[in-house]
Amino acid sequence: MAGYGDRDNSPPRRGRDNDNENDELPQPFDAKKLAPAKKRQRSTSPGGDTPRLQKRPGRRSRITDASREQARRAAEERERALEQEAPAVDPRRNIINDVVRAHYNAVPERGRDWRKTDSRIKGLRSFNNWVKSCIIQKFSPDEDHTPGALARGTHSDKKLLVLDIGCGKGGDLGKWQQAPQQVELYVGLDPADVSIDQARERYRSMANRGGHGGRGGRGGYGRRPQRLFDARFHTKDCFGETIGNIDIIRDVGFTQGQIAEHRGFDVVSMMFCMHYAFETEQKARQMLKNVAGALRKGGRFIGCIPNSDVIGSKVEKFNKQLKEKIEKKAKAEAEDKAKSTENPAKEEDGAKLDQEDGEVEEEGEVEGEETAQWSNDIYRVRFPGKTPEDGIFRPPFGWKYNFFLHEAVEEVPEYVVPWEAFRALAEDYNLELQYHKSFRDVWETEKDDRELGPLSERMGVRERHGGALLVSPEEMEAASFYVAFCFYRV
Ligand SMILES: C[S@@+](CC[C@H](N)C(=O)[O-])C[C@H]1O[C@@H](n2cnc3c(N)ncnc32)[C@H](O)[C@@H]1O
Repeated sequence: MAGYGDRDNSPPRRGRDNDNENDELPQPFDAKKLAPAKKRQRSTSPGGDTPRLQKRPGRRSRITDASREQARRAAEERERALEQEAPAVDPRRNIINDVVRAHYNAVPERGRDWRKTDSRIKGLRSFNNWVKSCIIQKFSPDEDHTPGALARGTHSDKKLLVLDIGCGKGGDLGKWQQAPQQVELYVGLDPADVSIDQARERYRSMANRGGHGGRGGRGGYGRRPQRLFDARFHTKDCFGETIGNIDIIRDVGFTQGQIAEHRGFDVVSMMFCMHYAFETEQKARQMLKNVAGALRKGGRFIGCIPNSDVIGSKVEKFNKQLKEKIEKKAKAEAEDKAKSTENPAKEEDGAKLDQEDGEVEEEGEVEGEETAQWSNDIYRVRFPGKTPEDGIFRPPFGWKYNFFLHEAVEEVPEYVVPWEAFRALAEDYNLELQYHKSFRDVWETEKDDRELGPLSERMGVRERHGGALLVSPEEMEAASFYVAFCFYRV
């Protein structure tokens, strides 16, 4: 059984003699000892004693109790209607899932050294990792977390329960070990079984090194990594089905629709993976049901997805150019026709010439076969079908494109996540938007932060002492394809 208590899924066990607070080996998570969710208080900065400026939705939340209940009922009704509309098993959906799973299973794990030195997109890798760290650093701590409590040895701080949906090969394990508030339990879910095995292995080797991550004791964050948390990994499609039947998720607390004051996870993270859910409304709703069901009230839903504003404006530009091209061609053809009516003999000669060259266009050939695409040296986006002329994706589901990223993603089908539609849908599941920024803007606003700025240097995003950016313009263009977000479960 792959669930809570499953030996194979559990961290290395501590011996009785080792059982002291300073030991950095993971403590097995015990759901029975879970404290109920605490009331929210003012938040503080992860790095110092100054209060965090970010205001989190609490009593100020735009979503009132009445509208929350109304949204829940509306969501339930819509889910029921969708269930009746859709066939019980959609074979097409499973084919897409298989393609995505097979792709991620096949991506080789080349190791940290290769990623940091030989990779042609090492600047982009570092930059993406830095943005993910920023989001984890900014939004993972509870509002009443006291920075430095652990360092001061008070240990009074509550520890975090983290759910990483689409965890892949466990690339964020080290980032969670460096979170400002210590993590007690990390649960990683992903449908790619090979990736899950690699994530488990990565965790094991962290534990075997005494919980020190891969950076020889001190993390890239400049401080000593915290004690390694307990971690569980499961192979799971989190968009096509409920995650409420996984033992560890149930043990932490999962609600099916109704709002309950359960313990739940403090953070659900979905890095670079939510766009696979926007294939259908049913999947997008199932994904949000899983996120909201797993989160406690006041919990945070963090992640990053492709930027629909960028996609929309590229698509609009492409369609405008295509329209101009078609109009220009139609005009030229009309002019030719007019000329040939004036002088029929000339046209016959011309047609003959074209036929000899094999260049005569078939009658009825449509120019509009061209579809939207753009690229640079390291990434490419290609829509296989027609796209909206104004770049606004309606209805908001099923807008498939193929994404290619040098060394990382080979033409995998992804789906546009139209931002406003997603934000509105999230409200149906009591998830209120707190933060939404393009990766470029995250850089602009955080690069001089007293913790995140130096972190960018240690992570290889820029040279030391505020030096040059180590991300090429092509890599920055590819990074700008993404936005980071944070929602609060209200
Ligand atoms: C680009 S990788 C990101 C991995 C990891 N979050 C990271 O940031 O390194 C996208 C991940 O989404 C996962 N994924 C795709 N469909 C999924 C689904 N239905 N449920 C959960 N994860 C899914 C893939 O298997 C893959 O591991």
